[in-house]
Parts: sequence; C-alpha cells; structure tokens
Amino acid sequence: MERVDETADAVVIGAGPNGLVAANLLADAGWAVLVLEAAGSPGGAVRTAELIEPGFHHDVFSAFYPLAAASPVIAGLRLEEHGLRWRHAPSVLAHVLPDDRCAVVSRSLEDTMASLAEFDPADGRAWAEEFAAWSAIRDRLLDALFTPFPPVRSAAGLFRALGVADGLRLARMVTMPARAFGRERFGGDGARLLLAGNALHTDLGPGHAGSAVFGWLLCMLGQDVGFPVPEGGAGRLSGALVERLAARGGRVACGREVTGVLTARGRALGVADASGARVRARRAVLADVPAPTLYLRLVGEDALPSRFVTDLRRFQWDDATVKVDWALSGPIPWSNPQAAGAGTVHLDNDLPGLSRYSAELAAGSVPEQPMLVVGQMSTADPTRSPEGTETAWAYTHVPRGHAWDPDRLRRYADRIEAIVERHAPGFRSRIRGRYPQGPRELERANPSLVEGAVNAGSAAMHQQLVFRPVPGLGRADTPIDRLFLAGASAHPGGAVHGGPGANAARAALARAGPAGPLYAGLIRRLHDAVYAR
Ligand SMILES: Cc1cc2nc3c(=O)[nH]c(=O)nc-3n(C[C@H](O)[C@H](O)[C@H](O)COP(=O)(O)OP(=O)(O)OC[C@H]3O[C@@H](n4cnc5c(N)ncnc54)[C@H](O)[C@@H]3O)c2cc1C
Repeated sequence: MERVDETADAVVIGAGPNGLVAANLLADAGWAVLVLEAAGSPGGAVRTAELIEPGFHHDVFSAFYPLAAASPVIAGLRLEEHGLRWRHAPSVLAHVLPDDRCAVVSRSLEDTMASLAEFDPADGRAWAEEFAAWSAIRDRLLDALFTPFPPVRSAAGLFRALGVADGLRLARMVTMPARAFGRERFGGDGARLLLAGNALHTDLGPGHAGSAVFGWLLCMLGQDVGFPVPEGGAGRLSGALVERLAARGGRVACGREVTGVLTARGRALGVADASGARVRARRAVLADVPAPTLYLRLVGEDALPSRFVTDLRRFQWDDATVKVDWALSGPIPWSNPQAAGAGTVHLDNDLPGLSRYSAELAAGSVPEQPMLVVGQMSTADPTRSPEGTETAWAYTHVPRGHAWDPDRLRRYADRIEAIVERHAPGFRSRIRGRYPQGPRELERANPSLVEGAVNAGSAAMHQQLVFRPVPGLGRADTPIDRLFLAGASAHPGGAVHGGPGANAARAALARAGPAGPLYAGLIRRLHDAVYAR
C-alpha cells in the first residue's frame, strides 16, 4: 500500500452483530481491532431508536433473540457483565388463526401442551416428545451449528449420541418440508401452524424442502429459552458488544463506509473508505457485509477466480420486507386474550393460507393475505414505552423487484393495520403514530439489507453449509488470503447468534497463528480445486 492513514491488526467492515462478535474475539486474542461502520451508529440490524415520539423505543429491525440466548458464541462473551439483561413476555409466541383461535407456546411446557391439545388431544404429548428429543441433543446440535465447517467433532458426537436409527431420522427431518413434517407429527392445526409459521422466519414456505428443521428449531428454542428481548431495546445488545470491545482496546468508527478492499498478489492488505482514507490491516480484513457486496463491490471481480464470480452471480437473496412500527396508546386489544401475553404473534393464516402466501412470493406477486409477524415490545419489556402504552411492529415479506413508492407503502401499511384490526377491534384507534419501512427504506438504513432481505441470502438447502454463500468450503475463508467473510451470508446464516462472526475470527486467528502458512496453503489448494476451470 502506497499511502496509509491508519493501521490495525484487523479491520472489520461493518458493526453488525457478526462484525462486533468477530472484533471482540480478535480483541480477546490481543489484536488491535478497528471496526468501520457506514451508518451513524453501530449495531447493523440490531438497533433501537425513538422513531415516532420521545419515550417510545422501537427496534428498527430485529427484535426477538432466541438464537442469541441459546448461542454458545454469545454466551461466551458474558455480555451480562456489560449491561445486557434479557426480558420475557408472559408467553413466547401465539399463532392466531383466521377464526381467532390461538396456538400458544409458553415457557411452561404444560401450558404449551394444553394449548396444542385444544387442536388435537394427542398434540400436547407429541410436542413434549419433540421437546424431549430436542433436549437430548440440544448442546451437541448447537455446538455443531456454531463450529466452523466442517464440524467434524461435534457432528460425530451428535450422531454418536443419537445412534444410527435416530440419526437417520433426524437427517430425514432436516430435508423435509414443514407441512409434511407437521402432518406426520401432529393431528391438529395448532402445532402444524407453529412449525410452518416459524419456518417462514426464513424465506422457506411450508412446502419447501428444508423448512421443517427451521420451524422445529425455532419452536424448540421458544420452548427452551423463549423469545427474549434485551431490556431497553435491541440496541442494548449491540451496546454491550461495543462496550466489551472498547474495554479491550477495540474501536468502532461510525459514518465510515468502506468502498474497497485493497489487495495485492491475492492477499488483502487493508481497506479504503469513502473519504479516501486508507487503513492498513496487518493481519486480516473481516467483512460483515453480504457476499455479493464484499466480492463484487468491495473486492472487484478482476481479483477473483472467474468460476467463483459466476457462482456469485447465481447467489439467491431472500425475500424483500415491509415493516411498520407503531407507538400505541395502549396494548393491542386482541379479541382472543391468549394473544395478549405473547411477545411475538403470527397472524392470521391457516395452513393453506401460509402455502398461498409462500406461493405468491415465489410467483413474484405481492401476497393478498400476507403472514404478519407482530412484536408486542412493551408486553415483553415494559421499559420500551410509557406506562400503559405499547410499542409494537409488524413485518411481512414481499417479492423482490417491486417498486415501493411512498403511496404504495402507505397503502400496504393500511392493509397490515386492517389485518391486525380484524383480530383486535379498536387497534387502529390506539395508533398514536406509525413508521413504515419498505425495501428501500430498510436498505437505506442498513446497506446490508439489500432490498430488505433479512437473512443476507436464501436459507434454501442449495445455499446452506458448503453451498453458502456459493459452492465452496462453507468457511469464512475467501479466495483472497487474509480476507474473511464474517456476515450472515456465511454459514450458519441469518439471525443474531454471532456464528459467522465467530467463524471468521477463528479463521483469521488460525491464518495468523504459527501454522498460518500451512493453513493458507491448504485453503488455497482447496479453493483451487473448487474454482479451477
Ligand atoms: C426487519 C428485520 C427483522 C429481523 N428480525 C430478527 C429477529 O427478530 N431475530 C433475529 O435473530 N434476527 C432477526 N433479523 C435478522 C438479523 O437482524 C440479521 O441476520 C443480523 O443482523 C445479521 O447480522 P450481520 O452482522 O451479519 O449484518 P447486519 O446486522 O446487517 O450488519 C451489517 C453492518 O454492516 C454495515 N455495512 C454495510 N456495508 C458497509 C460498508 N461498505 N462499509 C461499512 N459498513 C458497512 C451496515 O451498515 C451494518 O451496520 C431481522 C432482520 C430484519 C431486517
């Protein structure tokens, strides 16, 4: 590099949860870390702001964190010592059906069983059996999920614990559509809808291969750790990560968009930012941005193997998103009181309705009857708004590629409100103000939410494990030496759990360690094998 304005051991691009986790782990190893963040404040899609009126604290993007609460990566950071405190709503999750019946997950297993037994007398017991199966493998499964690929030791431990017979059946479930798995395991619609609705937190509908395991994972986590929220707002989780980093000498510089990764002879040397400043990275550059952003914009295709570039052009995003935040004068007046205590509410499709919603997304049309995910934040954490009021939001997915001008967004927000009103007469009269965000607004607030994609790429099976983000090693290592992909486009994917950030930090440490040259040689040979023509 000819000119250098700053130097650090590692430069992390993006202060989302994955970038901040990576930065913390490198700082723990004694590295001097500089995180460059394009936005005016850190946190990525984990931020809180008074969007509508003072005293109402809105989670601008993500809000409920079962995976963070269960993640061994996050647990290892001991963020409680930096002010993080989890809060829980009286119940975890309610799925409200079109006829106003409710399937409710509570942290009490007996209460969940009772709710599901209202749909089919055998379903409470079947849910308890699933929960027992989850509890038996939980730690090993989470370990396998949060270990850099290939997770040889944890996967072997998992299959040893399960044995061949149960291991085969688990593997089968992992490939199944949520609808088929729900029909196999449950007789009534309550549990089936919980599975399918939770699968739809990804871009996988009830009929998609691989959706069962996402639905099952979120259902079981809900039963196990709940869907907790940070007291005071999602931003407190990011704040704890920033504070922990600062205590170890790491720095986060906001308002500094990285415009290029500087490379020479196949190696990352540092980055340039929008002001033209150049930062040298002595040991590594870690990028907490989506894969297409990193490779096609910041690195440039000329520096990459052509076959890798071809694969990247086939990268599949997940669906676009529309979200509305509300400041309410009181709680949502649900006609079924079972929905009132749930932090998260799924509204209001039955199983054929969820299948239609997913089919319309696939067909590229804006769904007639969208599935809404609703968050009742003051119900989960009363510090979010003045006593007696509520901060709430709803989001839903829409197809990519549509233009959302302000008028269309306003009309869609009206439609979302009409769906809530149908199940909560009087809801509209409690709205003191609202803040709608379409795909464009989401991306403007966080450039990594490309067209409002919440998971930095499809969760479909053809984009998981060694296929994430493109066919390769399933690791954070990239075809550029000392450059690591740390964001949710990398395995194990979207949601707040720190997995991709931790994997990137571990890879960077391995590359810089005593066996670094051997490590780099091995990765290069493997990449050559995958991307050579
Ligand atoms: C509306 C919505 C709801 C969600 N709900 C949940 C939920 O309830 N629970 C859950 O677990 N997950 C949820 N998610 C998903 C979760 O928020 C993401 O998977 C997670 O934030 C990904 O973390 P990340 O660090 O990889 O990326 P991000 O959080 O997107 O952070 C990336 C950061 O990089 C910065 N950046 C981008 N480009 C540059 C650049 N060139 N230079 C410098 N900085 C740059 C961005 O500004 C951003 O701060 C939701 C997401 C959305 C959008």
